[in-house]
Amino acid sequence: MDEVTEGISTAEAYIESLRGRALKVYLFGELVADIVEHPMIRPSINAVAETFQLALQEPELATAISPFTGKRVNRFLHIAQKREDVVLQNKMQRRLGQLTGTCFQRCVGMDAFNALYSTTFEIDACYHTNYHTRFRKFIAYTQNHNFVIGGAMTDVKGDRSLAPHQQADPDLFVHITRRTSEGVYITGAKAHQTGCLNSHWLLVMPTMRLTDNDRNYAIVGAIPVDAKGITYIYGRQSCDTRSMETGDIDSGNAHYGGQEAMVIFEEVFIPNELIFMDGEYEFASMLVERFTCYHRRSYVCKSGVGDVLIGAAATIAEFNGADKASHIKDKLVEMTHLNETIYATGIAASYQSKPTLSGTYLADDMLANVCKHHVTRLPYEISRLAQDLAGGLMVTLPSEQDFRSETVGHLLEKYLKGRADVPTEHRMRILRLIENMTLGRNAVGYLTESMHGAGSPQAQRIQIARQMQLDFKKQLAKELAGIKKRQKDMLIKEISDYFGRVFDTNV
Ligand SMILES: Cc1cc2nc3c(=O)[nH]c(=O)nc-3n(C[C@H](O)[C@H](O)[C@H](O)COP(=O)(O)OP(=O)(O)OC[C@H]3O[C@@H](n4cnc5c(N)ncnc54)[C@H](O)[C@@H]3O)c2cc1C
Repeated sequence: MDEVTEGISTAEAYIESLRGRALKVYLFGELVADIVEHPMIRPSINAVAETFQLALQEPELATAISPFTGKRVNRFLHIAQKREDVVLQNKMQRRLGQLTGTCFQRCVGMDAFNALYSTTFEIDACYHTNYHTRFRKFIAYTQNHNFVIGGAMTDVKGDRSLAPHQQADPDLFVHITRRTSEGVYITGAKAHQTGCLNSHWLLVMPTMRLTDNDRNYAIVGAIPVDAKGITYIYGRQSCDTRSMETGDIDSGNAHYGGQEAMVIFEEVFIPNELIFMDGEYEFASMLVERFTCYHRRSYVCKSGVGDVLIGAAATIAEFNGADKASHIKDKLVEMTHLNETIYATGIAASYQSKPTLSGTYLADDMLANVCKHHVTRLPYEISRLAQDLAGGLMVTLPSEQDFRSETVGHLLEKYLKGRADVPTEHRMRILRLIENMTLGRNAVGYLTESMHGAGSPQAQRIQIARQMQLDFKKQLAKELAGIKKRQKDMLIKEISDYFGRVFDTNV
């Protein structure tokens, strides 16, 4: 890990930093020569570049002072020192959702950093290891360079009913295959990895609770994205090749997109100083739960994306001349209500943060899970309403090439007209944006990632069930129903766990 005097400071410098790396990336069965210039990949790079731009334009929102370097650093690399830091993560995420209309790919790394910070502290306290000191050094290094970190948690998992060590093929979960005095070698694959090619480092972590038999799967380490032995296979997104066509209307959101790839590790080396867990399997669940706690309320970003979709729905209603109708206004109110429900639960989870033993602040797990559970549903309903307002043309619209054609272009110009004072092309553009966000490329981020990212819906229900304190609630009911008297004093004393946080007067 080399030292630097100044890290990546602009969006342009970030894009430059992605050039000339020895990445092995496959797309359509072929090696990609240069990811930066690839028309299908570039929109995802532009989306990450916005996180650098925002840091310059709105430093209070998108940067923080690092306790490790004493310098102002990008908030995506900052460890939450206080409740306000957790809250400001959410505000930054909503803003970036508004600016890009897609997944800007840096939340996984930010949430992994924060979760690992407190977990390594607690492993060291238990085993007298030195993971936390190593990790702090790595954090300072990435902050100095202003690097992008990809969080690699989700294994391909094979048979979902079996633990890692029970799988027919041991490589279905990433694991240690070999050890030397300098470090370890890992093999396996991580699926759905957001922004991995647009990152500088990957943080590899276990995906689930582990047992004694899974010790070799309990590995956490940092790996440069261009490390020897890594192969990336690029994920397809609906309508992705539209960005390879001429013109910019049909892609809907020509400038920004998300990115996922499968990352395959074949005997990839991690040196000792970059290993942050090795065999302490009982801490895997702490890491996963803390990561998902941060990450499930990070889905507040979807309220920023929702702002764009609500704007697009209101605009098409205007362009169609339907905006004065009461049901249209009501549908926009409903979309806003749903969107703000996502924001409200996410920001509440952040405001109800509590310090961990390491001092870093952790969001409220109950509210974070409630936020993410809303996110698995509400963007689908918001999308349904947007499609309602858009009309059928959003899926039957002819191509930009036809619109530009000398033979039929004038016919489309005439017959695709909505309100007389609105150019036909504007109407086409807004319809394509709605298509992009609800069926096309950015529906990956707005819909299916909302469903599965940070865990599928059932994972949230399990966490909610664990924390719902039903016995306490039954006691409340029994007291008022007169079944069990004189419980009041005891009930007040029993306020703990989630309700301990709810009624904490230290706010
Ligand atoms: C767009 C996108 C971006 C993502 N980005 C990242 C990323 O950057 N980093 C990362 O680490 N991960 C990422 N993920 C992965 C995400 O965390 C997983 O998709 C999620 O954990 C679900 O895993 P899965 O996709 O393998 O689905 P599965 O685990 O196959 O789930 C499918 C269904 O089966 C059910 N199921 C699964 N296992 C069991 C079981 N044992 N018993 C009963 N039911 C079960 C689930 O509840 C669900 O209903 C991303 C996912 C998406 C879609």
